[in-house]
Amino acid sequence: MRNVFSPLKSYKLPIIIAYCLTFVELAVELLLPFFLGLMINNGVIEEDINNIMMWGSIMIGLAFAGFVAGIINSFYSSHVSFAFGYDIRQKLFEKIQAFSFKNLNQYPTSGLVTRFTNDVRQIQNTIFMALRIMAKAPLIVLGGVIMAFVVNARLALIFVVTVPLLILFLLWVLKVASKMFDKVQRNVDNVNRVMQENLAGMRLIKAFLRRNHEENRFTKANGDLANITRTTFRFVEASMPILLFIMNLSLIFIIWFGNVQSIAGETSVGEVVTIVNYALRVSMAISMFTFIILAFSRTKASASRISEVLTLDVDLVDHQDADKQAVVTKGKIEYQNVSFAYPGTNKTVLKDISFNVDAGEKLAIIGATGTGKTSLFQLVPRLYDINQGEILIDSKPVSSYILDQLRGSIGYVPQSPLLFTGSITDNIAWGKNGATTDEIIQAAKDAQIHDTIMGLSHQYDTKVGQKGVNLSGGQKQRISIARALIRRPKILMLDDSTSALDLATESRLLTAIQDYDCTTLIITQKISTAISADRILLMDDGKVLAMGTHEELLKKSDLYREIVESQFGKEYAYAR
Ligand SMILES: Nc1ncnc2c1ncn2[C@@H]1O[C@H](COP(=O)(O)OP(=O)(O)OP(=O)(O)O)[C@@H](O)[C@H]1O
Repeated sequence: MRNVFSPLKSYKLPIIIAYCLTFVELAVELLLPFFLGLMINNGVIEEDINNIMMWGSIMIGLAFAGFVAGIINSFYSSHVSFAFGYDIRQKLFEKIQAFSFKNLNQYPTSGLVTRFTNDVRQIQNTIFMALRIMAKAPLIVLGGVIMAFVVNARLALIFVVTVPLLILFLLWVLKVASKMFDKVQRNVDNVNRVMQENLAGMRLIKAFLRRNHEENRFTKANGDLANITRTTFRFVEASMPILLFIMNLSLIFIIWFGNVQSIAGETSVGEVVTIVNYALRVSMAISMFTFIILAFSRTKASASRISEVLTLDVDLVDHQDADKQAVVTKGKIEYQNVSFAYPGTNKTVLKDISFNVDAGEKLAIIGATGTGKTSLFQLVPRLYDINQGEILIDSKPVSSYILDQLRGSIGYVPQSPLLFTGSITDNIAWGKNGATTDEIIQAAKDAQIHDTIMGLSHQYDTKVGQKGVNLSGGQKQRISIARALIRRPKILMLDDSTSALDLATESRLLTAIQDYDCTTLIITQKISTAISADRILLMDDGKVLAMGTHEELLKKSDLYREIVESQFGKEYAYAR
């Protein structure tokens, strides 16, 4: 778990200052009861006003020093804990950015969000407490017991019984509670997951009238969380009266036995008051320490969840033999006997696929749903690595390129367009660092979305995403295409990205793309789109069934003819 706490290395000085100040507070805690005893014995009982004034002034000075040390300690402790929170969130974010899809599949999104929020906050709080009281509490226990023995060893014997008793009891509480807190955390994850799915699928839920079903799902997750949280806190709370009982019993014993000693002339009132004071402080320190350890056990769970992410091996990285100078210049693509199964599954979704796409060629990929078209796409930018065969770009294996170089030369438009919170300009410019206004407008024009944007009240500054205008599916698709075009990619990949466009708009868009010097792969369900490509690849059940021009496929593939018939009618298919 060292990697989780490694950001603390940058804050050595504030940590040392905070710790040094806790020793000032510790000294104050231990000396105050001692001086109180001296003031009672030498001042109050002796009726010596000078002694009272002297010890009183020393005690006020000490209390003030403790107060100042406490404030400065709080300042540094909070500085370190908040700075740590910032650093660890950055570290987590950078790591997750590097994750492959296989890595991402290992965690539900809600689990990752919980790590960023609850888990980081938990560690932050514990660091603050650790710097404030962690070092102080055990030393108060130790110092308090020693001082009590110095003042009156016989009275102090009570500590030999109560301190181990309290510690044993609290260790047991700790053991049980930490398991319960683990369960609480898992249930928090669950509530977050249900909530996220619900928000993401709100339209679907309304359309399918599944509100009650979703409410029941949330009620169950929420109820489970409430139950386990209630049980856990009840358990922890129930331990407190037992703690107080042991503490009070020891106080009663000290006062009773002190009274017996005092009557026998073996001790003074000042000594009894001092020992009572130490007993109170020691008990308080033990309960404070337990509270911290409880927080620690929750923190341990949080830290190990964060550590799990930080130490996860990213399985899709630059190949060790990758050529740093290799650049995609033409965009020629070759699939050679490629087979692929998604990581963690044993179902081969692409089976011995071989085909070539020439540089600058436009290839349409068509096939029934679930036949592996998207899977075929995702292998080009190495979103996944293949199991068998080779994919070459400009005659070099994809693994021989540095990932940034490979992906930087590809414009990928996924099946479901995703817009980020921000303006339309931000969303298009997202595709290229430092994109100019002219480039943004040109990309929008080529993607056939410029006129629509100009019709919006704030034009290119119109906000989209969560709090912005809600664009239609086709408008979102075209903004996603503009985002890919602005990169001027060598390979453009459109995954059914024109499905929501009318025929005229789609045709203008495909014509505009011709001016881009790139190889284009288009997954489509529409024969009208496929016809506009140079060649068509027909997929079925993870295999290439046929490849050729529209005319060639009509002649050689029954399945292709069936698809054409289903969209254009029998007469069209046979008239060719
Ligand atoms: N992330 C994944 N993990 C495991 N299996 C997957 C994953 N994504 C897709 N598959 C499986 O791979 C097969 C091919 O899916 P793919 O998305 O490539 O098909 P498709 O032809 O693009 O379908 P559609 O036209 O519906 O988008 C399917 O059987 C699907 O269940």
